[in-house]
Amino acid sequence: MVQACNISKHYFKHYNLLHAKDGFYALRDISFTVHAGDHVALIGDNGSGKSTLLKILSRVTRPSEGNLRVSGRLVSMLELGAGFHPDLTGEENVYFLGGLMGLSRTEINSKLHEIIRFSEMQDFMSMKVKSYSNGMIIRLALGVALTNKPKVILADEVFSVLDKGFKIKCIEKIERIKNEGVAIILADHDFESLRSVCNKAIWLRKGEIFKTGEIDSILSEYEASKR
Ligand SMILES: Nc1ncnc2c1ncn2[C@@H]1O[C@H](COP(=O)(O)OP(=O)(O)OP(=O)(O)O)[C@@H](O)[C@H]1O
Repeated sequence: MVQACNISKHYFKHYNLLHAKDGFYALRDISFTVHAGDHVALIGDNGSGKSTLLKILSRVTRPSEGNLRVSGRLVSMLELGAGFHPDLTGEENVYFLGGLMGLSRTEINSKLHEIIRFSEMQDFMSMKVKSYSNGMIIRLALGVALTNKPKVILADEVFSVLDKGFKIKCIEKIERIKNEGVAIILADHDFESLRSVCNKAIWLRKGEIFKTGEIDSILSEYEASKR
């Protein structure tokens, strides 16, 4: 479902008028394959490159080097905002985001009620998204994403902003759609949630893959390295 080959991302720290200066690699030589049914946690310290990798996988940004292949309907929830337009209402954004995901208006019409019910946003759908809290944005984005039969789900730190009740509901929903062979890649510092959703982990360190393996052993090793 997702194949990354030798992906690197180079950034420049300073710019002057003509020259970019002081380059560094936010990611270096990243290769991995995620199959249908793999549920992968992306872990690592702040600044290790998790968000950059998710942005590349969802094609928000291009890699400086390397190739990427993603097959099937992809939904991504990156940073706060999750693809929403701040000046549109919640309901208008469901159509906007659904459209970006390749859904027709008729398909969205038929799902709208389910999305609103799942995200528990009944009272807020006519408000502009710019007045939503961080958790409300993620709830609605998850509602759109999880209700629309994605094949690949990418999410960056969604669990850390959700309250406990909604987090449990979300994990249960993901459990149900897992059986449909969806591939999941989640970057998060909430290890309890990662343990309940994921079966594999990729540990990034300073922009490189440091270790990959089964979720429990990688998270235990990471935690042990912090003691
Ligand atoms: N647009 C950008 N321009 C320059 N440097 C950037 C840019 N985006 C990210 N970086 C740098 O790339 C590195 C990796 O950042 P990234 O956000 O991917 O880390 P992360 O693992 O997601 O961190 P966190 O756990 O804090 O979310 C950092 O050094 C960051 O400063």
